[in-house]
Amino acid sequence: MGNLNKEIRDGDHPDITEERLKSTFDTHKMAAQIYNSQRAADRRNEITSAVLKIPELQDIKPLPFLSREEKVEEAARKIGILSEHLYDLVNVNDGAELYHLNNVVIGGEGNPLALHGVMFIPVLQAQATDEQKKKWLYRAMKREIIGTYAQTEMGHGSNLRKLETTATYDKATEEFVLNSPTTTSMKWWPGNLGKSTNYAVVVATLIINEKDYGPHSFMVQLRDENTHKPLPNIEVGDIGPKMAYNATDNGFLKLNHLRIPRTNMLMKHVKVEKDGTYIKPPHAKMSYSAMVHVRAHMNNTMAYFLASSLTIAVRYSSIRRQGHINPKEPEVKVLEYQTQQHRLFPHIARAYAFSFAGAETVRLYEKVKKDMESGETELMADLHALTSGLKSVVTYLTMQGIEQARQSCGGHGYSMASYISEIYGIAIGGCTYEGENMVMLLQLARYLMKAAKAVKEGKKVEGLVGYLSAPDNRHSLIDRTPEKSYDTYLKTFEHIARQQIFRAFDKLEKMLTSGLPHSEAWNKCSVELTRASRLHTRLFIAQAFARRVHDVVDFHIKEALDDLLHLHLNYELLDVASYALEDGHLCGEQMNFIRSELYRSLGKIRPNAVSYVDAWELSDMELRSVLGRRDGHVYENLYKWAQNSSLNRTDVLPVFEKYLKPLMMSARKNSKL
Ligand SMILES: CCCCCCCCCCCCCCCC(=O)SCCNC(=O)CCNC(=O)[C@H](O)C(C)(C)COP(=O)(O)OP(=O)(O)OC[C@H]1O[C@@H](n2cnc3c(N)ncnc32)[C@H](O)[C@@H]1OP(=O)(O)O
Ligand SMILES: Cc1cc2nc3c(=O)[nH]c(=O)nc-3n(C[C@H](O)[C@H](O)[C@H](O)COP(=O)(O)OP(=O)(O)OC[C@H]3O[C@@H](n4cnc5c(N)ncnc54)[C@H](O)[C@@H]3O)c2cc1C
Repeated sequence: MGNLNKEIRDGDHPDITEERLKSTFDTHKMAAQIYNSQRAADRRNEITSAVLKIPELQDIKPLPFLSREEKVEEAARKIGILSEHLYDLVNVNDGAELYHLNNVVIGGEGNPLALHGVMFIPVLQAQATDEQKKKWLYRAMKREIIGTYAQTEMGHGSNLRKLETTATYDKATEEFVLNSPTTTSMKWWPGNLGKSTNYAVVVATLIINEKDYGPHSFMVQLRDENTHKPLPNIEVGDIGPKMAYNATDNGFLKLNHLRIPRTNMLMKHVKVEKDGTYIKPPHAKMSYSAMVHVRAHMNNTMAYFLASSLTIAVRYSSIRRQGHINPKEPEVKVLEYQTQQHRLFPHIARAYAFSFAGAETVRLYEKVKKDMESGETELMADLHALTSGLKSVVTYLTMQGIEQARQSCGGHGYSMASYISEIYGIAIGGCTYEGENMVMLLQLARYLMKAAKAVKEGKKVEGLVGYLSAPDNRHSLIDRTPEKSYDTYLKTFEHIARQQIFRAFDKLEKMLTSGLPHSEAWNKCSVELTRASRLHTRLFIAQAFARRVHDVVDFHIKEALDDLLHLHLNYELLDVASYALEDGHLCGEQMNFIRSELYRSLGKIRPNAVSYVDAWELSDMELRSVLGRRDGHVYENLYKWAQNSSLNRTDVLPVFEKYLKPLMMSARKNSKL
């Protein structure tokens, strides 16, 4: 049968092996929960093993030692080699396999095809006519052309309806004239636009006969397919270094009265006829599909980033010994400290929770995508609400968790040898891209306010907001019933979300009744509204976690997930408990119970801590972290890693002769005077 933890190998650091031997569950079976099937978990490992056998796909040196130019070149080099091996390594129609391959070979800092796969192809799939697909999509899938999604401008990202780039229809020539009239109208940020891509789907404000029809998508060729030189009337370049994600050439684009054929507007759902007649899409926001696509997948990406940092932090905490709990005994692993456990374990639970919530979201997304093919749009609002809330809450909590992981590694966490700072930099981009978090919380709030209104009018609401119509207990039943089901917790989360949604609703209504215009009242209520959105979303995450645990059949896996869920519910509830204390739904005694359950949970999780992170099955190659090494041999490798520093190439740097020596000489001379 072998060890339950599948990461055990001879020669590993004994402290980490000791942890793995304590596992109560099979880590590979747990991976099947995380990646949604045993087959998917197997495939990840197969892909990793195959990649390890191809020497050209290994990092030339640790990525933190590369300059920006070297990072861009290294990612492109690997993309080139990957293209040769792609069909042997993965099923190219399986997004999860492609994503894993990317993480192992290239990592999260980006590559020339990042936006091509994440947005360019999806936008063509969703919005191009069959004829347009023949022209661009199939070439894009074969990588004959490389594209991106160019929407955000220097002056506008959140407010799409005010994009300044115009696409004015010229009936006489049956062309659109694309123009960036101001500095602020330049496209600014699109990934890979700077240097890599030769095509882009450009989002511009459609103007026909001087009438503004709002944002629409247009296919634009940016560069010559052979020379890669920008085409006439196009200025394009890189926007410079960023906090992280620097292997990606986020770019700018200025279009100077560029003419493109009418048929370059993506017209699957919306049309502009030759004579300029505009034919509306079945749903006004169908053209936003590429954004919804990314938002729907971001939960899993964030879960992955969070799990990566926690794998590093928990493994390191199991070999790092410092201080004593019992002064008579040797120094303890820092993982023994309750503060360290409290710092890390709730985030492990969140990583699992985000992955389970992510799986449900992707299922809904796939359904809506299929519906849209046939013009059916009924569930689009639900999906938009769900993805808007999740994208915001999950990215924000991921940011918190990664930073805790970094701090939990002490000084070495701050070194790029931990790689946590890079993961952090990449992950927090998610708080901004695909819709700034506050803006997206306010989108969900619109949906919640509509539901609240319906309930107030005596109507029954269903689905994601069904709990607003359901009966509520005045007092939480936590610690008040003999039965220990999670329902009492979930009901308390429901109560908290419901109260806040109606609190925001009542405040808004009061202001509207007092005569304030809707937009002003909305702004004055917006902090309350975002709170409602967060609580609603955190309820959904907890529910998704509970649903998954409920469905698991394997006893040991269920038990281990149950422990994590218990920790999650108690930790999350403490985090938002003030809302329930305010109206007496929870009392001080129940708070004590929740706190003691939380501490009990930490103790229960402790023996499996390393196994919970090992179950993500993140290889050393993809983690790129000295602290997170599978074998636990951190210290000797930290020393080896530092040898890569270019500052160590000589004992004496030229700066000594140039600046430091004169400085010290002159100081010595002065002190002799
Ligand atoms: C395998 C893949 C892995 C992927 C994972 C990897 C990630 C790792 C790489 C990442 C790489 C970085 C990639 C970044 C790429 C960018 O960042 S691309 C640029 C993204 N930009 C944004 O997200 C902009 C955010 N802004 C917006 O989306 C829109 O302006 C807003 C905020 C939704 C507002 O739109 P609007 O047209 O002004 O609409 P608004 O008047 O607010 O609302 C009207 C109605 O439309 C509804 N509505 C709005 N949007 C929608 C919608 N989409 N659907 C349905 N209804 C909608 C509203 O709910 C509202 O409904 P009612 O309340 O009236 O019933
Ligand atoms: C790493 C990265 C990659 C990106 N990749 C791409 C890409 O490939 N293609 C692309 O087109 N774009 C891309 N972007 C751009 C990104 O989508 C936008 O930056 C994002 O949508 C936020 O818009 P903004 O910059 O206009 O923020 P702003 O809207 O200017 O935000 C500034 C502040 O204003 C607040 N605010 C704005 N509007 C409101 C409102 N209505 N109510 C309340 N508060 C408000 C925000 O909450 C925020 O606090 C990328 C960005 C990053 C960081």
